[in-house]
Order: sequence, then C-alpha cells, then structure tokens
Amino acid sequence: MLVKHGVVIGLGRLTSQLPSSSSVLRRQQFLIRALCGSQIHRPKLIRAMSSTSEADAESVLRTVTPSLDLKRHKGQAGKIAVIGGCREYTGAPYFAAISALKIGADLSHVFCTKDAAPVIKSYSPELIVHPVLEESYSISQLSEEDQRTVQDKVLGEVDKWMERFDCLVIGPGLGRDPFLLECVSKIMLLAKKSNVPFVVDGDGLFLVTNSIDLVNSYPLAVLTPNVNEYKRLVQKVLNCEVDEQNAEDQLRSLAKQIGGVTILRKGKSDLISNGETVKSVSIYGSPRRCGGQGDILSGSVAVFLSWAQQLKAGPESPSETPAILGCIAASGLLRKAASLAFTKHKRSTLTSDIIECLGKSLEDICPAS
Ligand SMILES: NC(=O)C1=CN([C@@H]2O[C@H](COP(=O)(O)OP(=O)(O)OC[C@H]3O[C@@H](n4cnc5c(N)ncnc54)[C@H](OP(=O)(O)O)[C@@H]3O)[C@@H](O)[C@H]2O)[C@@H](O)CC1
Ligand SMILES: Nc1ncnc2c1ncn2[C@@H]1O[C@H](COP(=O)(O)OP(=O)(O)OP(=O)(O)O)[C@@H](O)[C@H]1O
Ligand SMILES: [Mg+2]
Repeated sequence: MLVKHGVVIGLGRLTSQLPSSSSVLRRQQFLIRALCGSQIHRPKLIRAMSSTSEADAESVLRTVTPSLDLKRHKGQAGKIAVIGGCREYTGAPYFAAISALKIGADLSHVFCTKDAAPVIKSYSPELIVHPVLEESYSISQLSEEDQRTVQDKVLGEVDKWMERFDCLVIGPGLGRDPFLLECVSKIMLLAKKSNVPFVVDGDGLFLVTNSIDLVNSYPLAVLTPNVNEYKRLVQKVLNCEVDEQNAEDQLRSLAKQIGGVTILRKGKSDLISNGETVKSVSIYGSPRRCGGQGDILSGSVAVFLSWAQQLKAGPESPSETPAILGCIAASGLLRKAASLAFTKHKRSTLTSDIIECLGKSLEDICPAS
C-alpha cells in the first residue's frame, strides 16, 4: 500500500514537473496506465520497490524437512519442550506441543503447573507432561527459605532434562504469576548455559519485555510476538510507538537492539528479522482469527529450527540462519494448514482443525516417500 502510494505520488510529482505539451502528456498518461492501471505490471513494480523480500517458504520447507530414514532412531527428528500451562490456560501448551509432534518431532514434553498437568495429559497420551511449576498461591504459606528450596527443586526438575532438548518453547499459557515467572527466568538462564535454543511466546514475552537481558544477545532466541506483544516490545526497547509505515526497518532495529535475536512479528504478513535481514511470509492463510494459532506457530518454529540446525554445511546450504529458516518454514506451513482447514470448516474453523491439517499441508510440499 505504502509503495503503491509512493508510485502514485511519484507520478503526481512527475506530472506537475513536466511541460504541458500534448505529446508529453500523452506519453505520461500512457506511463500512468502502464504502471498503475494494469494488473500485470503493478505487482511487479511493487515487488521491485519493496525493501523486504518475500521468502520462498515452500522451498525452505523442502530444504529443512529431513527425509524419513529407517536408519534414524527415536529422538533424531527432534525433542521439544514447552514451558507453559497453568490453572487458566491448558489449551495453549497443548497446541504448541501437539503441533510439534504432528509436524514430525519425535518427542514433545510439557513442563506446567501441578493443576494444569492432569488436564493436559487428558488431552493426549502422546505428550510427556511434567507437573513441576509452582504458582504463588501454593507456596505463599512457606518461609522465604522454603520458597527458595521449592524454586531450586523446580529448576532441578527442568535442568536434568535440559541437555536432551533440541529446542524449548517458553510461554504458551504460562500466566503471569510472579513466583512462576521468576522460576521461568532461571530456566532461560539454564537453557542459555546449555546452548539450547528457545522460542519465546505468549506470557514468556511478557516476562522478557520486562527483563530484556534474559534474551539480549542470545543468538538462539526467537521471539514470536502478536500485535499486543510487539507493541509492548517496541515501547520498551525502542522507546517509541509501532511505525507501520516503516515496519521492516523498525523490526530490524528492534532485533538489532536486542543483540541480534530473531523476531517473528505475527500479522497479516509475518515479518521475520535478526537485525540484519528482513523476510516476509504472506502466503494466503485464513480469515479466522481463533485463539491458539500463535501456539501452533511457536511449536512449529521449534521443530523447524531444530531441523535447520541439523543441515550440513556445504556450497548448496542456505545462507540464512537456522532461526530465520525455522520461522519462515513454520509461518508458511501454518498458513497453508489454516487455509486448508478454512476450506473445510469455514466460520467454524478452530485451532484443532488447523492442527489436523498440518500433516497434509506438509505432505503436499514434501511427500514422505
Ligand atoms: N486456549 C488457550 O489456552 C489459549 C491461551 N492463550 C494464552 O493466553 C495468554 C495471553 O495471551 P493473549 O494472546 O491473549 O495475550 P495478549 O494478546 O497480549 O493479551 C490480550 C489482552 O489480555 C490482557 N492480558 C493477557 N494476559 C493477562 C493477564 N494474565 N493479566 C491481565 N491481563 C492480561 C492483555 O493486557 P496487557 O498485557 O496489554 O496488559 C491484553 O489486553 C498467553 O499465555 C497465551 O499463550 C492464547 O495462546 C490463546 C489460546
Ligand atoms: N490479519 C491476519 N491475516 C492473516 N493471517 C494472520 C493475521 N494475523 C495473524 N495471522 C496468522 O496467524 C498466526 C498467529 O498469529 P496471531 O496474531 O493470531 O498470534 P497470537 O495472538 O499469539 O495467537 P494465540 O491466540 O495462539 O496467542 C500468524 O502466524 C499469522 O500467520
Ligand atoms: Mg499468543
């Protein structure tokens, strides 16, 4: 739209500067028709003038998705852990964790509060659910020392698994309880110590926005903000408002300011940057905005990022980082699946319907055999 306006304004300026001879005017009118009036020429012009390149998501999906090989053993296609799930939210961590499995990860864990665990387990026997997180209400009677002991126990429970995970998803359905968020900030430190990549979403972004040092300069961190979460990040880090006219440059500055973390800004087009490159994914998805689609995305980024990390270096290997590739692949697949689910279910499309379409959508792009 901006560029389209740029063209129109540009030609308007051109008009006012040109001599008013009739032949010049005729040529000018022809130019205006050719540039603006033709459906064939306009998109080419917009693309040529755009500062962001649209990623070829299908090609990235084909590059990062590993072939199914009988020589591989369980775990090699990815072990993912979601840190999230509390009394209020049990759907979000489930959506993220089950999406990881549906795409092709081998194991998907959930670390959630004790209350949320039986609920999440009952959604699916496929998930490995750890009821380890504690909220303030369950420890408020304890002395400070005992509270620290509880925190150490929580961290110990997560840390003994940490090195086995290829990627964490921190935040879907986490809630905003202060005691729980303090534990989660320490889980982030443990992940960084073990060089485990993590995707931060939902309430994880609430935590990180208020303590940006938790992710600053960690190249294996991916943030996936929605419209509200992005606004809060921009206000906090760049100290200004979201600038839709310069969306790509602002995203690049934001990622750079946080030390080169990768940010996937969700919206009509998904925009992805690590402070250097900016990519967009605009494949047609679905007009349904039911809650939970961001959770599918965060689980998917974790899987594709893990797969992209396994790509062998070589002359043919992609120049983008695994985090950028993971974001492009996840965004493209989610949009394909959302589109397919919407074709079937129209207004009644739910997040579970989209999850059911993940397999077929990936199969259409990279068949299993
Ligand atoms: N089926 C499920 O289980 C699903 C669960 N989900 C889970 O929900 C959680 C929040 O994610 P979301 O996407 O609703 O957050 P978002 O758009 O920033 O906020 C919208 C508005 O609500 C408000 N607000 C939020 N939390 C608040 C709090 N604790 N206390 C007070 N206010 C709060 C917020 O206010 P603000 O932050 O601006 O002050 C804004 O105005 C997150 O864990 C997500 O994973 C989703 O994934 C969907 C499916
Ligand atoms: N206006 C839009 N048009 C098309 N697709 C969109 C639009 N907004 C979001 N999406 C798609 O939906 C996905 C989820 O984005 P959304 O902004 O709904 O996340 P979210 O609010 O975090 O979701 P959740 O409810 O899971 O927390 C994005 O990856 C994007 O592809
Ligand atoms: Mg969300």
